[in-house]
Amino acid sequence: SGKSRPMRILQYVQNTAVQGDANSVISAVDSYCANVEWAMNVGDKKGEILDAVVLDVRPRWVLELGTYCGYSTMRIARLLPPGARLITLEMNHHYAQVAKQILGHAGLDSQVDLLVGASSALIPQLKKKFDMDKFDLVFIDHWKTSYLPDTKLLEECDLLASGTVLLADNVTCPGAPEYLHYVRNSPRYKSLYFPSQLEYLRVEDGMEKSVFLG
Ligand SMILES: O=C(NC/C=C/[C@H]1O[C@@H](n2cnc3c(NCCO)ncnc32)[C@H](O)[C@@H]1O)c1cc(-c2ccc(F)cc2)cc(O)c1O
Ligand SMILES: [Mg+2]
Repeated sequence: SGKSRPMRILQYVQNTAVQGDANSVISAVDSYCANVEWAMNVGDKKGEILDAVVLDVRPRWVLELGTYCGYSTMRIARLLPPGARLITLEMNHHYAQVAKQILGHAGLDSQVDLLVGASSALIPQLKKKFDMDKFDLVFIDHWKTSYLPDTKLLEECDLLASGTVLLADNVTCPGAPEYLHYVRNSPRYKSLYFPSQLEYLRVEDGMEKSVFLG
């Protein structure tokens, strides 16, 4: 039942996770996707790397590119210090609607602003819309061919400060070769690879952490 995979994930969360308990919602998504049907969430293994980066950065302003079902949105939001904000961009209305309901079930919607639209159109509006200046952390997990153009757009919009951390999912599988070449060769980034595994599978993947040097 459930017309789409995100809808089936939402139904499973609503039927099994504890309302208001973000960790139980995260575990429910992971058990559904590990045992019933695979989905492109960052997952529990790479999710631990994401958690560690969020705790290390203690960000006031976070941007996520590609919400999908809101799994990584929850992982980030549950670890934010009070007063911090997570802005997540999702171009697919149906996915955004599902993510809103999953975030609501987890009780995390107060820390999160989910915007529906393409990152290329929304990124230039963020400073004015949120009266903010720079992001402290950007989690990149949308179309892999969009990683590089959107990183350049963030630079052009003056949304990166010296010390801003970019964390990119899937730099090995499916891969983001142009992005990797850019952050690993540009003098404006200090980049480091975190090896891991593709969500719910025994396949190599990893995340790239790149610090903008200004
Ligand atoms: O393709 C993957 N992710 C894409 C995410 C897309 C989500 O982000 C949204 N989105 C895309 N571009 C934009 C955009 N801007 C861009 C256009 O302006 N602006 C806003 N939202 C955007 C989509 O609507 C989706 O919600 C992936 C694949 C595998 C995979 C690995 C192995 C396999 F065999 C198969 C698959 C594993 C992973 O972890 C993966 O993340
Ligand atoms: Mg991914």
